[in-house]
Amino acid sequence: MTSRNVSRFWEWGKKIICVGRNYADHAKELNNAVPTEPVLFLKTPSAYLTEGSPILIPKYSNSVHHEIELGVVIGKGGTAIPQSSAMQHVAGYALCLDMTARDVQNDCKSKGLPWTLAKAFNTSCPVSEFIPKERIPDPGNVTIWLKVNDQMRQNGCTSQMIFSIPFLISYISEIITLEEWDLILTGTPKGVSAVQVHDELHAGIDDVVSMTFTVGRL
Ligand SMILES: O=C(O)/C=C/C(=O)CC(=O)C(=O)O
Ligand SMILES: [Mg+2]
Repeated sequence: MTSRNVSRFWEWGKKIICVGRNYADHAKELNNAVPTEPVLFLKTPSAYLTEGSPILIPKYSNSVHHEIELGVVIGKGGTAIPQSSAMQHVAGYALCLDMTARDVQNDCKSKGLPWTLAKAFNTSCPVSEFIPKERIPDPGNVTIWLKVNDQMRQNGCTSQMIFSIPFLISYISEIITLEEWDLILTGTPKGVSAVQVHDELHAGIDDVVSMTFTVGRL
């Protein structure tokens, strides 16, 4: 790692690489087949949002969904990283929201168009504080949860992931060179639903970290 402060990884943010349909229960709730290879898409660094600022629903959407996800922060870059050494490339983790304009995504899917408008809008990637890797010794077995206005909406264990974190790092780095400060969103468990203006989203990873965001509109 360079001497820049990893705890503010979003300030140096490079790519945000997202994995979709990585939990069978979520793939099924949206009537998608369970994938046999990871589904990848990207967000840009302008999607980053930290606590204290609101998630902004874009003007062109009437149905933005929450997707709670474990984020993996890359500490050491690489290309074609073997699974066996993949975890050595991890600096730590962050709890993340993959905010998704579901109505726009459905429209893109029906037209065979890319998901950029649905997934990569400004504020579409709220993140928690940085979590050093030592604080999550087994990232493949933690609970991620999300409440909207105090009601539990998502509560899943990362053990339900179809593709593990070492597999994803290896798979992605074969296609896209990973750099330090890149962030990988590892997919969401079931329970996604639309948010409304003034909603409060409160989320956590076990007792490791929690975060709160409110919702506004552009
Ligand atoms: O295929 C769909 O209808 C939706 C897929 C997603 O939004 C995938 C994810 O972002 C995810 O599973 O986390
Ligand atoms: Mg997602």
